[in-house]
Amino acid sequence: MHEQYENTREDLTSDAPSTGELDLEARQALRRVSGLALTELEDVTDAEYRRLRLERVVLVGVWTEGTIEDAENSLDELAQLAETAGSEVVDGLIQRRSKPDAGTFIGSGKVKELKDAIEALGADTVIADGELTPGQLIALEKAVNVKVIDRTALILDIFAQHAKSAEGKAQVELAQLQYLLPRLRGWGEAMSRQAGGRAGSNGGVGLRGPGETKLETDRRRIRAKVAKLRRELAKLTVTRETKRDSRTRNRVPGVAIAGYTNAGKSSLLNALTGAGILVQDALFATLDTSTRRSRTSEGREYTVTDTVGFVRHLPHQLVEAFRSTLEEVAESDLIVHVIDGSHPDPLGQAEAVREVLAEVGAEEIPELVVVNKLDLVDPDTLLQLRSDWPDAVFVSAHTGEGIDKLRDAIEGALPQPDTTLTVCIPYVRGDLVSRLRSRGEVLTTEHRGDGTVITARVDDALAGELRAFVLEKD
Ligand SMILES: Nc1nc2c(ncn2[C@@H]2O[C@H](COP(=O)(O)OP(=O)(O)OP(=O)(O)O)[C@@H](O)[C@H]2O)c(=O)[nH]1
Ligand SMILES: [Mg+2]
Repeated sequence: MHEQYENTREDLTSDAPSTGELDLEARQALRRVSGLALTELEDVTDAEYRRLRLERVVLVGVWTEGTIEDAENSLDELAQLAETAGSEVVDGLIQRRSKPDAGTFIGSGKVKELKDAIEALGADTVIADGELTPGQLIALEKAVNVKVIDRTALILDIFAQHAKSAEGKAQVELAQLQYLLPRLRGWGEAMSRQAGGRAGSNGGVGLRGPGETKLETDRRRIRAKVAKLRRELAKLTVTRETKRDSRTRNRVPGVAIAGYTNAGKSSLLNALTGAGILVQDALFATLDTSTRRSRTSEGREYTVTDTVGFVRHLPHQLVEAFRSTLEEVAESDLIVHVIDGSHPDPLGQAEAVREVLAEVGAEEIPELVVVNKLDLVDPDTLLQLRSDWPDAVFVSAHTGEGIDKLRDAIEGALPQPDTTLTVCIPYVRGDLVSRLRSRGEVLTTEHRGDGTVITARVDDALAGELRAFVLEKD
């Protein structure tokens, strides 16, 4: 397992072959087959059943605050999420209410409208824009007589389809099981009605309560599985921390690319470093972080890490499960916050990103705002964006516009080596000379009889390593 983790998570060679295309093909072939790995929970067929049939869906949202545009943006995003999960969206309804209905999420009039739409369009699933209580899910399901899932379940489903590394898969599975646990009963009931009594089928005839025994068994198995996943993840976290420690020891500054999903984070990493990361017009194309090395114009090394995208109402189970991945962001020296300039609500997206950053303890890290997709932005919008983010760098990962400026801005924002010293390094220590070149900023070099005399700017750690060879220090 560790080997797989090593290969997929951290490919630090910048000239690694591009696996993007393969990824895409493999992913599409697996579409709607991969996902919730319940191999050890074969009896939880309800969850499997539910997951595999999300074909023709009707979306439904409750508009409680903000403008109608906000409500529409949210439903548009839900439609994109549904399509990313492989569904066909056939209709979308929004209801204006002061708060969601406690019983069925939407009010009874809207339920009727929804039912009519489902029948007229031959839909088989409703996706509600929010996180519904288990009770609301069951009640709405009963009222409209097709499966009802919520935004949280949908996002979990996408993550399950996209997870590739051992760690990513374990993280998603943990989040899914935690979501599933309080909802088991409801699903069992709904499925027994829809699937002709599957859920209760292993209860003894007339003796045990319908599905009750099975429900208890399922719960126990899920809890055991959750505990097992936690242990596995803890091990993987140790592996990651060991790696991170070795990177910290080498004091290579780290840049994390963060931002809303589909903002163009992977495209930017590719544009900056020539990496072949998968880029897709889909939400959550990237779930595994990948790190590439780069160099400043002075030859100093730094790493750039692409990260999982954020979304409004990112399920808290996922934030929790992905905490160790997200903590990589919190340990970086600089966050490049990518914003999609062509999106109707970039400010709202940026706010959602900052919320997640704060949740993982990354709010203190210096942030460089980058507005991407400049090629799609009209002049009026550009003016607005420039006034919203006066300090941002404006780029297009597609045309390459602004990428050089971005590289300069990143270099400028990296922690600077602040000690200037002159050392004489004996010729047998070629290793120290190359270290100086990659981690410090070499100002002058001179060859003498007893070694190479170098004047350079270095950080404290490197200054410490060179202590024995110092001729002069300011
Ligand atoms: N027109 C235009 N499209 C862009 C630009 N940058 C990225 N895109 C497109 O935006 C979509 C998302 O790009 P990605 O790089 O996959 O975005 P991401 O932020 O990594 O997305 P996730 O990993 O899914 O969160 C793709 O269809 C890209 O081709 C740009 O500068 N201009
Ligand atoms: Mg990506």
